Amino acid sequence: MSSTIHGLAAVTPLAPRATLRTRVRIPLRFADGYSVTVDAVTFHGLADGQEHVALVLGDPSTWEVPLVRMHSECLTGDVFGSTRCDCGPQLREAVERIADTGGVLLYLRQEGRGIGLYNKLDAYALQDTGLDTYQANRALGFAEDARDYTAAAQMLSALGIGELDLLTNNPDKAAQLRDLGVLVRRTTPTGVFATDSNLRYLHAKVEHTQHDIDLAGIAGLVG
Ligand SMILES: Nc1nc2c(ncn2[C@@H]2O[C@H](COP(=O)(O)OP(=O)(O)OP(=O)(O)O)[C@@H](O)[C@H]2O)c(=O)[nH]1
Ligand SMILES: [Zn+2]
Repeated sequence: MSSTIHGLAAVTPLAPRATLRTRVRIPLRFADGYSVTVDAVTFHGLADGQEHVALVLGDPSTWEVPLVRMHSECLTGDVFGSTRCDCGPQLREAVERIADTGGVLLYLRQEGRGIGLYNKLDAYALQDTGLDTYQANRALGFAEDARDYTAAAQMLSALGIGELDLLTNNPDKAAQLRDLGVLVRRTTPTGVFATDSNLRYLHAKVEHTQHDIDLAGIAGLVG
């Protein structure tokens, strides 16, 4: 396999070097019928040893600046359709938006903002007693957000992507990528996917971590 799939000289972010392992074509069909074919890419040498995967959408030779989403794994939202969070609709939206413009979705195995599935479910139980999502993490002895994007920077570098537009509402993602030497030209927010079940969670993200989510006028919805 060539050293990049983007056709550009690999950039050198401030992270150890990773290399491409396998690239394989996968046709996707979502529950609402939307279909698209992606190239799934795996890597050697990711810093945290996790099996992160990149989904390349479109033809890299035609991109100017690719649209990139770093999507943190959420089994409950991405797979089971939980409405306690906004992850499932964000994932679905991201795939289509990136397919429209060309770019990459990094599916990062950072379940529960990096604390893992069981701990996330413990945190949900605490939230059911009144804590918010960040207080619950702290009550369990974890950081409010345990995610580190070094492996993501390594993946981008291995793909030959040194400059990108980032699809996120989370300012920490852009800040961490920039600190790792990746040129984030601009961030663009995801849609707002509010339900009765996730409204408190979304408000906590806006108030506590300055997520760019426009909740004005959303008082309560049927989830
Ligand atoms: N610990 C914990 N993790 C959660 C909770 N709800 C969702 N998550 C995890 O949070 C991650 C998604 O983070 P979000 O905060 O929704 O999104 P973000 O990455 O900060 O920002 P965006 O790019 O704007 O979506 C996934 O790994 C989810 O499993 C929760 O209540 N507690
Ligand atoms: Zn989720």
